[in-house]
Amino acid sequence: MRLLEGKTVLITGASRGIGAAVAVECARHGANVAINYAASPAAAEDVVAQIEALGQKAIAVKGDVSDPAAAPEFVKAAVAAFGGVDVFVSNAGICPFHGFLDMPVDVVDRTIKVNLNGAYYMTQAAANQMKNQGRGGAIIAISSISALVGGGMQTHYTPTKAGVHSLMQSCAIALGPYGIRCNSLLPGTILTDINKDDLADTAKRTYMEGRIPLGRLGQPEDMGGPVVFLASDLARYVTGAALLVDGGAFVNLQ
Ligand SMILES: NC(=O)C1=CN([C@@H]2O[C@H](COP(=O)(O)OP(=O)(O)OC[C@H]3O[C@@H](n4cnc5c(N)ncnc54)[C@H](OP(=O)(O)O)[C@@H]3O)[C@@H](O)[C@H]2O)C=CC1
Ligand SMILES: C[C@H](O)[C@@H]1OC(=O)[C@H](O)[C@@H]1O
Repeated sequence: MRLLEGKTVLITGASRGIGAAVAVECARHGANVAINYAASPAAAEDVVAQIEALGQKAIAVKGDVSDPAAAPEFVKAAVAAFGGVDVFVSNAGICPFHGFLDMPVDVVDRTIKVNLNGAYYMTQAAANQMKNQGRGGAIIAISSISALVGGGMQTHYTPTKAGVHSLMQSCAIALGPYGIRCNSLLPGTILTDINKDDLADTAKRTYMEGRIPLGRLGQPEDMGGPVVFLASDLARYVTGAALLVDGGAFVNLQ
């Protein structure tokens, strides 16, 4: 069953990792996909090729989500290519692991600008397009289990993940009258470039794996199905919600 037949999906930060896997899964469900990327053009073109191999259309649009001008440019490019926007996935994010007491100002500022401000600008641009089209839509922010629990080396990062979920909650109210649903996906620890160095520490990796009832860290492809669900009409009465996809890590107290 193809759940996104004929839909246009826009995803930020989709040249690699979770965004790339979500883009391909949306295409597998019949969507045409516009991906945004900042610094990896070759990887972005590879994602476009994977989508085209599935028989769908795709474009890659360069832009730093922390630049407010990048948001309308991304939406404009997608509308020019595919005629509209049905689903927007706010995924682009960074997590430069660093201790709290000596956190450099530029690291905390950059993390907030990319993860939170970027999500805000992009969501606003996509929502305006959906409102003008008059046929509703679905917005999904890639938040995190880190919206709910802390990390000693992530004091600059976890507030941004709580922030994007809060953004979805408020947007669910602001955009509900236009038929636009807004939800968050809260991944657990997923093996991507963002945590490659952190999880190269085998003691830490073993500890993280041991916390997960399903017995393994996540793969980017594990996020595809949950995003497609939230984007699809199967979730037509779901808005303002948070879907935790973590192999059970969050509930594992003892
Ligand atoms: N991996 C994990 O364990 C978890 C990740 N998440 C969240 O998932 C999202 C994706 O992370 P993940 O796939 O792991 O990370 P990756 O590092 O694998 O991929 C990050 C993606 O974001 C893009 N990106 C980074 N900065 C910008 C920017 N300023 N503007 C546009 N695109 C940008 C990168 O593109 P390019 O290379 O072109 O710059 C890349 O495509 C993030 O928001 C992260 O917080 C949430 C929970 C867990
Ligand atoms: C980057 C981390 O490994 C990852 O990011 C998150 O949001 C998760 O909570 C993990 O800590």
